[in-house]
Amino acid sequence: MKIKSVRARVYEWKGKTVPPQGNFCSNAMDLVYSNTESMSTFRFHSWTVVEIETDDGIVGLGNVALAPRIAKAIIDEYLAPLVIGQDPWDYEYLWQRMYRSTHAWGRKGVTMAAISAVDLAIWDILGKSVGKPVFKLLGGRTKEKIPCYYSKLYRTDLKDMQQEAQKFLDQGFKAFKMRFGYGPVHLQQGVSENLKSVAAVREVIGYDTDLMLECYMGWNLEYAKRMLPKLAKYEPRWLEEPVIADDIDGYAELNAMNIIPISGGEHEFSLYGFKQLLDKKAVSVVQYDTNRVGGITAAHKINALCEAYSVPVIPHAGQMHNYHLTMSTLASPMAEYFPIFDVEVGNELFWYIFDGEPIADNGFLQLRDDVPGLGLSLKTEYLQHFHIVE
Ligand SMILES: O=C(O)[C@H](O)[C@H](O)[C@@H](O)CO
Ligand SMILES: [Mg+2]
Repeated sequence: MKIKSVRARVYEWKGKTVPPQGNFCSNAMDLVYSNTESMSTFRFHSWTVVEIETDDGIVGLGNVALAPRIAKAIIDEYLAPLVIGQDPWDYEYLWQRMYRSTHAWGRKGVTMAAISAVDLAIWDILGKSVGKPVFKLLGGRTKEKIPCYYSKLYRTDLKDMQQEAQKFLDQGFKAFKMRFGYGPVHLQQGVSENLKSVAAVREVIGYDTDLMLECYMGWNLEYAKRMLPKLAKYEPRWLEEPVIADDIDGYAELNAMNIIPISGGEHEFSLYGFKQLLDKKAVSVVQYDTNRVGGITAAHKINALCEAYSVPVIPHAGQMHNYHLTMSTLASPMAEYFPIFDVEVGNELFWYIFDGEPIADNGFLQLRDDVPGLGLSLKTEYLQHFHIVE
């Protein structure tokens, strides 16, 4: 079997979008002076879809959500020529070809995300060519079903947040992630607002459920150090990305305080990036995203590393490319789950592009044994709402 063609297209959402509300999530731009664009750094309204076809007619699907037009250009210009004519079973060789030939300017960020998309499509081909789901090629089923946590609860009116939490508690979710709206620039009033929001959500979900707290890199070390003791009484399972992804020593310092486990990794890349996080004990929960970190070839290795370091992997974003990794390793106890909503932040856009994504049932997800590959296909229902860049 040989790879015949690689097609990368960008799906740009042009349909109705829910406008961002107030301080719906702290983020790295909050700290920048005279910033009016904070929320725009936070919306992911287009997606790159990669289709790789083999000479025997199998089509593998991959995707990447970071800087989609740039990712497409990298795939078209640099990656496609490296894999065309090659045997997809030589996936490690192909991965190294892509990684090493772009090394001078790639390594992390959008290049690694582009490599991830090609690698995902290759693994989809492998599964389809032997009639097995990808998780069966990685270690198989380690769980009857995958526990997942509800991930939304952006900072809005507290009553609305409580209603949202109640609705999904009633649907059987046993774990929730909420977002902070405020950070250092909002001074003491922001501290109170942040604490009030956690108290409001805990009031609804009680203490027999997990609660995760997301900062999305919108805090700094000093602020995070002040917040940790104040948040402890709400018993969060973790505090996510309190500082920017490059401040690994900051993560390590916060994690060493041992007040709340610190999580991170959705903005980290490659096996080497995660080795560094683990060596420094910077995170207590690893959150790579397979469509950023280097695809399944890289994520599978990171799972092994995390197993050896006894640090759980709970990938960023859920979605099929991550669920196969979670299913196939004991290092990963749970998945994130972006619920189906109108298009807002963009976390939900996946539902509008792909069919096959499992829907949570009573707080669990199931992967089928009889669906080969990653189990996704392209949806046609919403096509008229997308501008497609060929
Ligand atoms: O962990 C997450 O789910 C991410 O940080 C989200 O993609 C981001 O949108 C923050 O809500
Ligand atoms: Mg996050």
